[in-house]
Amino acid sequence: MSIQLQMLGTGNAFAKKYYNNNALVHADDYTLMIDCGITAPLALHQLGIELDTIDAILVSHIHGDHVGGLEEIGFRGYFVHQRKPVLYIASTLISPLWDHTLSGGMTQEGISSIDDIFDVRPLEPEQPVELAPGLKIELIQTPHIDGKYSYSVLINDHIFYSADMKFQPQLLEHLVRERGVHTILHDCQLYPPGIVHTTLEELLSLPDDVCRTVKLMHYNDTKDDFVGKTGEMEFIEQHKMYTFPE
Ligand SMILES: O=c1ccn([C@@H]2O[C@@H]3COP(=O)(O)O[C@H]3[C@H]2O)c(=O)[nH]1
Ligand SMILES: [Zn+2]
Ligand SMILES: [Zn+2]
Repeated sequence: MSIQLQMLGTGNAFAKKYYNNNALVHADDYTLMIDCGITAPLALHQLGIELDTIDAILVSHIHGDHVGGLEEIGFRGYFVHQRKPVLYIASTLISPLWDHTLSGGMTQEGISSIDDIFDVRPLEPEQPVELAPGLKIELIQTPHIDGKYSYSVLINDHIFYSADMKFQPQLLEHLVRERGVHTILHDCQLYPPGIVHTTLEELLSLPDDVCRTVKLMHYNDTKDDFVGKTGEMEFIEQHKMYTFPE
């Protein structure tokens, strides 16, 4: 079974030429949205994608470009569709997401918990879960902001979706050489230093067999200045549909 991937956006948190780096992953007739940033509802609208065609949302970490669209999606589910969106999320992120991000705007008569809005499905890292036939995901905790939880996603054992993370060359080598990963979708900060992200320079330093699996996402508005300067790595384009083999 192949996986189709369409990036709602490929921009970094401050990009204005690209929507937030959020993804739609299709397996057979199931669609998972990875992250739902501030611009995600608008990107879905621009692409003519209806909310009821999305079967679940997965949250990698709590930053606006990854969860800033959840209030709108949640309220539309509650007040318009009378349907709770399915939310896959690491158990460590559930309280911070509600207590520090969503409750301010969403708490009111009848709404006092994340469970009033979402059908929350807690996940644990390193524990694979089959969401639907042909779509298995496994959270891998990765470093992003010191003291805050953040997770990358392994899809069907073969596609690694970094979300936001600092450079972890040993992990990337292990995934390609030991776990059989053939595609790495990686955040890419075009300019050093990569304090909380991985830089293009760091990704170019990977061994060839690892580097050639990497596709670049979560990039600055100046991406076009770097086309042709990324070695064997390709930039993922937003809205384009990609098919990755099993
Ligand atoms: O310690 C910090 C925390 C945050 N930031 C910036 O805020 C952004 C939040 O979204 P992001 O994770 O996609 O990217 C982050 C960076 O651009 C930073 O530079 N250093
Ligand atoms: Zn981000
Ligand atoms: Zn982030």
